[in-house]
Amino acid sequence: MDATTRTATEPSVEPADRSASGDAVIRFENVVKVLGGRRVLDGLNFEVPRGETLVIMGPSGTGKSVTLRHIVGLMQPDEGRVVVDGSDMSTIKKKELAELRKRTGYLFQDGALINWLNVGENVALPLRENTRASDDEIHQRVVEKLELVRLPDIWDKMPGELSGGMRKRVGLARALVTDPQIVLYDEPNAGLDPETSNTINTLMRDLADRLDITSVVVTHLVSCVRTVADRVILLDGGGVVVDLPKDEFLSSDNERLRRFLGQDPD
Ligand SMILES: Nc1ncnc2c1ncn2[C@@H]1O[C@H](COP(=O)(O)OP(=O)(O)OP(=O)(O)O)[C@@H](O)[C@H]1O
Repeated sequence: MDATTRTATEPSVEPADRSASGDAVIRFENVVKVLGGRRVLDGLNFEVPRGETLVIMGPSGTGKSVTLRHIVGLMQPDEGRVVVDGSDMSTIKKKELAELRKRTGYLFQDGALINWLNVGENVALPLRENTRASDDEIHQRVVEKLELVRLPDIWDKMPGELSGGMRKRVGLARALVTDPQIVLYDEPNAGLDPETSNTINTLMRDLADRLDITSVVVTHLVSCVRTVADRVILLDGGGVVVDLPKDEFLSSDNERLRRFLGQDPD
């Protein structure tokens, strides 16, 4: 089968609104980001429609985490635009950004738990920082999210007492505690044994299906792609070299993609 590859989509000339490009929740338009004197992102174009789970793969150092950071406004493009839920991330107002962050969950590679706060307080953090929810409401929502990741009754445990898989699931509960519409996962399987890794993948798929979340997942693992992806892009050289629905991505005979997947330890 011939691989369909896309190196770029046409940059939109429309203003940043939800109707500019179908129902894309996240849109990168010719994004350039220079870091350490290198054009890490060099004209990056892609979009994620509402409700879709996009997986980003690519060699180490190719800018996958940098891409995620642009989606939450932790980094700004040097050129081009990143549009999230209708807002241009370079010109977004502080208040609007705070609102957008409430609607966005971010699972960091290591779960990024705060060691001196117990599990319950770790999960509660985004509610305490970004909302005016009452203590009762916070308690209820934390309990609900810990049940969702199948870790009930561990509110009082400290992060140091948890296994890597549990830490990751607590990180996931925290990423979901504000009921976000967009969830970003940076290497959700890193450091996990295959069984725990599969549990996390199934959970991610389940959440995407049940809660109609728009997700972006950075992973090196084909097993993660198989379970969670709707569509996959391969990043290399600062841009998208392959952009395909999951099944076509996995069966593609694109030479660059075969070389990349051939090296995958999964
Ligand atoms: N804040 C920063 N300052 C300078 N350089 C940075 C910064 N953040 C990232 N970089 C560089 O940008 C490049 C891309 O980093 P990034 O973390 O996005 O890679 P990645 O594709 O996620 O890699 P991996 O698969 O190894 O996690 C790397 O060369 C990295 O050193």
